This record gives sequence, C-alpha cells and structure tokens, in this order.
Amino acid sequence: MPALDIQSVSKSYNHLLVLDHVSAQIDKGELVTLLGPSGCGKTTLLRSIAGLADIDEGRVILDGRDVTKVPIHKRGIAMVFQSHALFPHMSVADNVAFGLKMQGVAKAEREERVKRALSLVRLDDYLARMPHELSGGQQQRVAIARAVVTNPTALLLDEPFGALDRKLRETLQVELRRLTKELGITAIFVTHDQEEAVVLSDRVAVMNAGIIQQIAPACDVYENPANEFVANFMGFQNIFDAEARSAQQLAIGDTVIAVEKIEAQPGSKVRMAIRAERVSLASGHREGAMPGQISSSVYQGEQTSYVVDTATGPVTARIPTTDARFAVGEAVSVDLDPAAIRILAH
Ligand SMILES: Nc1ncnc2c1ncn2[C@@H]1O[C@H](COP(=O)(O)OP(=O)(O)OP(=O)(O)O)[C@@H](O)[C@H]1O
Repeated sequence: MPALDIQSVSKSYNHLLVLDHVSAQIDKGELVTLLGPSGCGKTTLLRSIAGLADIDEGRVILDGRDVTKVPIHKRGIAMVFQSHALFPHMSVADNVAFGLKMQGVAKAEREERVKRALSLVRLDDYLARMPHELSGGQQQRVAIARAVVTNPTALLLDEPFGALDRKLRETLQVELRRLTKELGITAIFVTHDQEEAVVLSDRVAVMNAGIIQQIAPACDVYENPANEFVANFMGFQNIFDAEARSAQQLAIGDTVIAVEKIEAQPGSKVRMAIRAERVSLASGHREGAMPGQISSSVYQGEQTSYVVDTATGPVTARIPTTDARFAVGEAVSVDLDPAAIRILAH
C-alpha cells in the first residue's frame, strides 16, 4: 500500500485547469520532488495533498485513509515553506515544541523529542536562541525540525531552500535527504531547479501545464526523458528532427548514424535529443560526420560551449576547455555519441 495515493486529482481556478487528472503513488519513506516551470501547478498539487486547497475531482489517500474531505490539521501532515514561518517571539526550542504541545504531549517527552529533532538538524546548541538571532539556513533547519518532530505521515516542502545561496542550499539538500532517510519519512519536495531535484530525490515528477509528464527515478528522468518537454526541462540542449532508416540507423539531414536501437518504423520521422556534453567536434570536414561551422563559443570555466551551424540547424557541443581550440567561423565535423541519442515520444 502506498503511503500517499493521489488519484486523478483535478483543480481549476477561475475556469483555468491547474491540475488535470494528476495521479501518483508514493511509497513510505520515499522522497519525491515535484519539478516544473513556474505556474505548472506544483504548489497547487502540494496544497491539495495538504488540504489547503479544495480539489474539484479525485481523491487523496494517506496511509490507506481517504483524506479528501479531511481538514489539514487532521491529516497528520507537516509543511515547510520558502519563507521561514517561525514564531518570532518564541525561542528555537519553543518553536519546535509547539506542535507537540498542541497534541498534548507531556513536558518531559516534549523536551526529549525537541532535543532529538534539533540534534538531527545539527542545532543542539541553539535551543534558547530567538529566530532573529539565526541565519537564514539555521532558520530553515529549525522549520524542518519543527515539521519532523510530530512524526508526520508526510512531510511537504515548498521550495524551502529557494531563498538561500547555492552553497548553503547544497548542504541543506544533503542534510534533508539524510534526515528523511534516517527517520523513514515520506516527503514531497517542490522545486523548479532540476539540479536540486536530481540530488534530493528517489523519484522526480516532472510537471507541465497541470500534468505529470514523467515520474521516475532521478537518473531515468535525467538520462531517458519521456518526451520533448522533459528533455528540454532536464537540460538536453539539442533536440531535432531525424528519420529512422532501420532499427539501428538514424538519419539526421544527410548524415547517417549507427545507433543501438530505435523503436520506430523504418522511414518514420522522429524527434531526437542529445546532451551537449555528448557531442564532440573535430577540425575540418570528415567523411561520414555531420559538417558544420562554429558560430559562437562561450567559456564556462572547466568547459567551453560551442554552437555549430549545420544543415539540421544549430548544434550545441560542450567540451573540456583544455580540448577547446576552435575559432568562430572554423569548419568542423560534429560527432554525436550514438549511446547518448534519445528518441522522444510524441
Ligand atoms: N489562489 C489562486 N487563485 C487563482 N489562481 C491561482 C491560485 N493559486 C494558483 N493559481 C494559478 O494556478 C496556476 C498554478 O499555480 P501554482 O502556484 O500551483 O504553480 P507553481 O508550479 O507552484 O509555480 P511557482 O513555481 O511559480 O510557485 C498558476 O497559473 C497560478 O496563477
């Protein structure tokens, strides 16, 4: 039985369909991220699970219990938001103890659980501090401790690290993952940052226009996008038309490439994707390779990104800067790594 079963949930705001029959099953102890562009419905889905938004259709089942009509405070859910919603006039310990107090947990047990929760977020020594005496990252750690201390059936996090700098975000991502795994908490994390989703998740649900486009382990979404939207969103810089010549041959313009396997009828048009890191370049035109001309280059530190004009259109190649030696206007051969070519579903 899944810990959370989202069954065909739909929601509209002013006749605009924001969630379109969304379904997903999440196992106990699993960390799933909802990833997608601004406005795709991530927060609305999270709020629907929490009971903060009424849904028009569908059901939300938590631990086998239909909670569709159950108010938020009776769902056993804890939430963490982007802005630190700590009580400003309460100490760190009192902030974390608040939910337990509401549940009527006795003082001695409360103190014990608050200490453990704060130790899990490495804030053992901060019990007596006030929120304004903490950094932004520490405040978010307190918010997480406050959320997990009540042993929620699910922990819902809405871009909790959105306001923090990159380095701190990375630290907190690792900590959050460790914490949820240690406690066996089922968690759903909203983000629009694909790197964050890949680092954190057991599975990533990529959303667009109120629909989950793909829900799969992070490496699958990253390496085997289900369709063009997911490929684009997961950073495939090169997406173009091609033709399946046979089960193992793909024609891109006049260039024919041997690939491992194509699931398409010979002669049919397909859309293909390849990451810029899997495209290599060589000076001059070589027989059998795709000919092109360098149109721009951007230095990116360890790597340099080139855009090459080809008969198929622009192709982006990202190669180690130490190997980069191409001038704008130079004629080059473009090689696509056959193992890295992905054929996209329509
Ligand atoms: N209370 C509301 N009333 C009317 N429209 C709303 C309301 N809440 C959200 N919307 C609309 O629903 C759509 C989805 O919003 P939602 O906040 O779920 O997106 P999101 O994917 O979380 O975006 P972001 O990453 O920008 O937070 C948007 O078009 C938004 O304008």
